[in-house]
Amino acid sequence: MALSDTDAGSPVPAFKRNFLNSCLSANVLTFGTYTLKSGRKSPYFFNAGSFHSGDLLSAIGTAYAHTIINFLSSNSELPRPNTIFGPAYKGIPLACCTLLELQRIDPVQWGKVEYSFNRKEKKDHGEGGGLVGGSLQGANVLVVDDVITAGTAMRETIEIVKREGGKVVGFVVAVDRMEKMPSTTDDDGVPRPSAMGQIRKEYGVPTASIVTLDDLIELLRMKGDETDMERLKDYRRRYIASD
Ligand SMILES: O=P(O)(O)OC[C@H]1O[C@H](OP(=O)(O)OP(=O)(O)O)[C@H](O)[C@@H]1O
Ligand SMILES: O=C(O)c1cc(=O)[nH]c(=O)[nH]1
Repeated sequence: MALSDTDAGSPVPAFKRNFLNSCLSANVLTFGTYTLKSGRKSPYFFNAGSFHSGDLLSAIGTAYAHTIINFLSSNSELPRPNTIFGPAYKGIPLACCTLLELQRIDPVQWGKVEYSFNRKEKKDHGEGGGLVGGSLQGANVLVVDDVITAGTAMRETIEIVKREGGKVVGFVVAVDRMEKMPSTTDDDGVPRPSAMGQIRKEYGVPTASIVTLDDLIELLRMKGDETDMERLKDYRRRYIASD
C-alpha cells in the first residue's frame, strides 16, 4: 500500500515518502526474514539492485540529489566535492543517476563534477587498472552507496579512495540501518556505536542518509502494518546503536 498525500502531517517529509513509495512498489524494500552480510537475521531488506527501470532510477537519483544538497548546505565547511564515487557493484548506477540529477538541478555547480567507481576484479588488459571514470588524484570525493550495516564496505571504499590519492569528504547512503557494530555478544541489547558513527569518529567523515530505520518504522505505522512494525522495533531494540 502506498503512502498518500493525506499523510502530510507525518514526520516523514514528502521527498522521503516519494522515495519510500518507489521502494515499496518496486520491492526494493521488503519485509520478511533475511540473513545479512554481517550474519544478522533482519526483518527487512533494502535491495538497491531492484531499482532497474528508468522511472525508478529517476526516483532514486532525485532522493540522493536532495539529500546531498541538504547535506552540503548543513555542512558548509566541507570542501565542495569534485567526484561522486559509487563502490562496486550496487553503488555504480547510484553514483551515475545521482550525478545526472544533481547536474539537472544545478548545471553550473555540478556540470563538471565527475563520477568514478572501482572494479571488484582488477583488469590487466585494455586501459587496465582498478578504477573507472574520473581520476581520484587530489579529488574531494563524495561517496554514494546503498546501505550501511557493519561498515565493512564503507571502510574498504575509504581505503580505495585514499590509495588512489583522493579524500573522502562525505558519505551518503539510501538507508542507515542504525545498527551497532557487530561483536561476539551481538544481541546483548547493549548499545554500541553504529558503523556510521564509528566512521564519523575514526575518519572524521560526515555522513547522511535518505532514510533511517526510524523512518521505516514510521512508514509501517502510517501503513497500519502492526506486525512488521513490531518486528522492526524488536530488531531495533536488539541492535540499536548508541549514537
Ligand atoms: O556495511 P556492510 O556490512 O559492509 O554492508 C553493506 C554493504 O553490503 C552490500 O554490498 P556488497 O559488499 O555485498 O557488494 P555489492 O554492491 O556487490 O552487492 C551492500 O550493498 C552494502 O554496500
Ligand atoms: O547488511 C547487508 O548485507 C544488507 C542489508 C540490506 O538491507 N540491504 C543490503 O543490500 N545488504
